[in-house]
Amino acid sequence: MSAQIKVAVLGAAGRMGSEAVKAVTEAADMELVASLGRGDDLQQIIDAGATHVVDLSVPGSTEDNVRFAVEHGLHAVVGTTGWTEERRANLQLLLEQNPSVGVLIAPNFALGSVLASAFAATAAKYFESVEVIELHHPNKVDAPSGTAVRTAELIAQSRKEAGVGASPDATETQLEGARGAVVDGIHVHSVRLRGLVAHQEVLLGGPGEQLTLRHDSYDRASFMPGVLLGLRTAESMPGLTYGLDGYLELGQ
Ligand SMILES: NC(=O)C1=CN([C@@H]2O[C@H](COP(=O)(O)OP(=O)(O)OC[C@H]3O[C@@H](n4cnc5c(N)ncnc54)[C@H](O)[C@@H]3O)[C@@H](O)[C@H]2O)C=CC1
Ligand SMILES: O=C(O)C1=N[C@H](C(=O)O)C[C@H](O)C1
Repeated sequence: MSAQIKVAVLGAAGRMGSEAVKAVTEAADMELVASLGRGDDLQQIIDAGATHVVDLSVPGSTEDNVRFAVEHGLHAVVGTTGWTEERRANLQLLLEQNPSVGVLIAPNFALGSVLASAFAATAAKYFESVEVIELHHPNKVDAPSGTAVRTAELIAQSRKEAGVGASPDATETQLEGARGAVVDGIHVHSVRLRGLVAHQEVLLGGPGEQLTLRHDSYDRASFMPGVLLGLRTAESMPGLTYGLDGYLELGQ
C-alpha cells in the first residue's frame, strides 16, 4: 500500500476549508494532520508531519502560506484567489530553488467550470463578441472572481493566437463601471446575490446568433473532487501548475 497523503488545511473554518476538511477526512488514502485558521502558527504544519497543504484562506494570506509550504518541501494545492501574474512569477522563482515541490493554483476546482472555460476559449475565436458574467454569493470578498479572470485570460490568448480583434463596442459615454472590468481586453461583469453559490456565463455573439456557456456550482461539494485530485497529483507534477486543466487530459 502506498503512503498516506498527510494533509494540512489552511482556512479550515471557512466555507471551502470546512468542506475540504470533510473531504480529506473521508478519503481513504489521506490523513488530515492539521487544520489551521487565521492567526495560527504555520509551524504546526511541520510539527504535525504534513506532506501536503491545501490553502483555502484569503487573498492577503495565501502567498505567505504557500511560500512557507514550499520552503519546507511541502506540496501545495491552492484554491484561494489573488494569484496575480507577479505573485505567480515570484512563486516560480521559489520553486526553482525547491525543484521537487509541486504547487497547483486552481482558480476553480469544479470539473464543469474548468471544462466551460476551456470550451469558451475554443469558441471565442469564432465569434465577434465575447463577454463574461460571474455571479456569486454576497459574502465573497473579491471581484471579479478568480475563475472569471482565468477564463478571460484563456479567451484573450485564444483570440490573439487566431488573430481575432477586440469585440465591437461603440460605447462612448457611460457611468463608471457600467461596462464592467476589463481583463486582457475582455469585459467581465460581477453579480453578488443572496442565494447564489458560484456561477458563470460566457456570452459569445456573432451576426444573428448567440452562444451562452454557463456553469453553476450549487454546492461547495462540487469543488472537492478537484481538491482531492490536486492532492493526489501535486507530488508527480513538480513546479507550478496554474489551473486544474493542467492536471486533466482536456481535448484528448
Ligand atoms: N478554487 C476554487 O474552486 C474555489 C476557491 N474559492 C476561494 O477560496 C477562498 C476562500 O473562500 P471561502 O471559503 O468562501 O472564504 P471564507 O471567508 O469562508 O474562509 C476563509 C477562511 O480563511 C481564514 N483565514 C484568514 N487568514 C488566514 C490565514 N493567514 N491562515 C489560515 N486561514 C486564514 C478565515 O478566518 C476564514 O475562516 C477565496 O479566495 C475564494 O475565492 C472558493 C470556492 C472555490
Ligand atoms: O469565493 C467563491 O465562492 C469562489 N471563488 C473562486 C473564484 O473566485 O473564482 C471559485 C468559485 O468561483 C467560488
